[in-house]
Amino acid sequence: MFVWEKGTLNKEQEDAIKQEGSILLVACPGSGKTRTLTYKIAYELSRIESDKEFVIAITYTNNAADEIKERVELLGVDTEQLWIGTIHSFCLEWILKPYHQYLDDLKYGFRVISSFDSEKILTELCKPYDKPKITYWDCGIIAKTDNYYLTCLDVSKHQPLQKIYSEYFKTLKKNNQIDFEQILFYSYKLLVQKPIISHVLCKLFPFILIDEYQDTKEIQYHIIAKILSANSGNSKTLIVGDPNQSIYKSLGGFPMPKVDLEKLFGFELLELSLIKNYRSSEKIINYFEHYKTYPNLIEACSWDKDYPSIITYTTLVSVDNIIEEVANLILFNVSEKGISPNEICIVAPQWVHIASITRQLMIRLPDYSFDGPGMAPFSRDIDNFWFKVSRIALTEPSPYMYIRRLRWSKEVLKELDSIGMDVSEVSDKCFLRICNSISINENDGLKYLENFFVEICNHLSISMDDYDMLYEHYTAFFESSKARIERLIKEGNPCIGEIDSFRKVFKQKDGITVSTIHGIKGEEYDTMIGFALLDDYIPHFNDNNGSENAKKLLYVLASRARKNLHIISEYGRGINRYNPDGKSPTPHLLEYKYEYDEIKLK
Ligand SMILES: Nc1ncnc2c1ncn2[C@@H]1O[C@H](COP(=O)(O)OP(=O)(O)OP(=O)(O)O)[C@@H](O)[C@H]1O
Repeated sequence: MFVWEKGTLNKEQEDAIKQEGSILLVACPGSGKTRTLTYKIAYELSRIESDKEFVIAITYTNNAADEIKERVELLGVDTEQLWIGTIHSFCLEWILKPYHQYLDDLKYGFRVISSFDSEKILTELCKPYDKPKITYWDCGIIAKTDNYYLTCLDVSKHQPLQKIYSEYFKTLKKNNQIDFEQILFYSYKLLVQKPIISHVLCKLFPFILIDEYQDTKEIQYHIIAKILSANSGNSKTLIVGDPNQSIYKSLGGFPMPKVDLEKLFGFELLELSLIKNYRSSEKIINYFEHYKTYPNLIEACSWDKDYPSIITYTTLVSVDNIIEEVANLILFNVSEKGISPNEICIVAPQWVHIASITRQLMIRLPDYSFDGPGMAPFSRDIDNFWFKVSRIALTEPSPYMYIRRLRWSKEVLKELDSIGMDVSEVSDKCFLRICNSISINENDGLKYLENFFVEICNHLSISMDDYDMLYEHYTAFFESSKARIERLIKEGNPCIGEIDSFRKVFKQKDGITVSTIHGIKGEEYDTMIGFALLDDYIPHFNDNNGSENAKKLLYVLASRARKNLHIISEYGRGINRYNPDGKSPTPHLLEYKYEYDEIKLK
C-alpha cells in the first residue's frame, strides 16, 4: 500500500484520499488539489488488484495530465496501470479506436482532423455568406447527447450556419475524418448503442478520477456515467473542482450539482471539501471571496498569510497610458516589494488586448523578458504525431529532462505501433538515443525540424507515403506553423522563426507572464496585474449569463495572486460614433465598495 510521510498532506486531503466510497471534492483556490490528486492516484494504483485494471484520470488539458503523471512518477510509483489524459484522448483510446466498426459512420475507419484543418474548411465554407456576413468566428458547436448545437448567440445567423455545418460534416465524412466534438458525440452514441462496451470498460477501471469538473460538459458527464453506472456501484470515482472557477460556460462546461451526478451515476457521492488555501495572503482571500457564486469556506493557511498585500484599482488611466501604467506597476513590485519578475503575471480578458501589450512592454522594459501569448512558432497540437516528435527534437538530453523525454519517446513509438508499423525492436531508450545522435546545423526552426524528421524516418526506415496519418499530420504541422510564423512576423516578431524561439516553447517559463484570464487557470503568481476590465469584455456583450460569469472571471484572476493584486479599468477603449465615451468599467468592480490601497508610481 502506498504511504506518505506525516505532514505531507493535511487532514482534509488525507480524508479525501483514504475514503473508500465515491467522492465529490469541492476545492477552494490554492488548496493543493494537484497534490491531493497526485497522492490519490498513487494510492489507488497501489490498491489495484489485477494487472488488467487501470486507474483512469481525466484532466482538462494535456499539460495538466503531463504534470500529474510526472508527479506520480516522482513519488516512485509505477505508472504502467495509470491512464491519464483529456476526455477526448480517453474517448479515442478506449472507445472509438477499439469499437468504431460498430458505427455505420465510422466503420471504414477514421482520422481526427486538426483544429487548423477544421478552421480551413469552415473558413472556406463561410465565404459565400455575405448577408448576414458569416465568418469562422461565428462557427462553433457543442455536442450534446442528442445532437450538435450551435453556439453563436446571434440567432439570425443560425440558418446559414446550419447549412455550413451540414456541408462541413459531409466533407469530413467523405474523407473519413472526424473533429473534436464528433469524438465525444460518436463515443456517447457507441456507449448507448452497444452497452456491452460500458460493461467491458467498467471492469477495467476500478477508479475514475475527474479533475476540473466545473468545466466539464454535459456529454462528458454522460460518457463517464455510462461506464461508472454499468458496474453496479463497484467502480469508484473522485470528482474534483471548484464551482467558483467555472469559466468555460460558453463552451458548455458547468459544475453538475451533486444530486444530478448521483442520479446519472446511479450511486451516492460523499461531498468533501478542501478549504485550506496555501497560496494567498488573508487580505487577498478576503478580497476575492466577494466574487463567490458558490458558497464554500476558505481558510488562509499560506506561510505568507499575514503578508501586507497591496490591492489597487484604478479607472483613472487612459488606454494611451496603459503600457506606462503596467510598466510602472512591474517596476514597483520588483524594486519596492522585492517580487521576482518570474512571479508577475499580466492578464486581460481577450487575446487582442495582450497581443500588442507584450511587444510594447518589451520595448518599454528592455531589461525584462516576457512570456507572451501566442509567442510559440507552432501550435501545441498534442495529437499531432510530428508535434510529439518535435518535443524530443527541441529539448536537450539532460538528467532533468530524462524521464519526460523517455515518456515522449514511448508515446511516439506507441503511435507508430498503432498505425501498423513494427517497432517491436525499438525501445523507448533506443528511440531517445537515435534522437540524441541527430545533429543538425540549421538556424531556421522549420527547416531544422524538417531535417530532423527526415533523419528519424531514415533511421526507422519509414516512408511517409505509406502511412496516411504520418503524411496528413506532417502537412498539418508545417502548414499551420508557417501560417503562424507569418502572422507573428507581421505582428512585429521578426525572430520568431529561428530555432531559439522553437526551443523556447519547451524551456521552463522565463520572465513576466502575459496571458488571458482563461489562460492562467490553475496557475499562481506573487503579483497579478489585470487590465481592460471593462463592460462588454467582462461581462462579454454576447453572454446571456454575463453577470455571474463576470464574477467567476474576477474570482479566478484575483485568486491566482499570492501577494499583490492590481486591477485596471482604463478609459478611452472602444470609442466610436455611438459610444463617444468608450467602454465603462466592469459593473462588479464599480459596485464593490472596497478600500483599495493607494500607491505612488514613478
Ligand atoms: N498540505 C499542504 N501543506 C502545505 N502546502 C500545500 C499543501 N498542499 C498543497 N500545498 C501547496 O499549496 C499550493 C497550491 O496548490 P495547487 O496549485 O495544487 O492548488 P489548487 O488547489 O490546484 O488551486 P487552484 O484550484 O486555484 O488552481 C502549492 O504551492 C502547493 O505546494
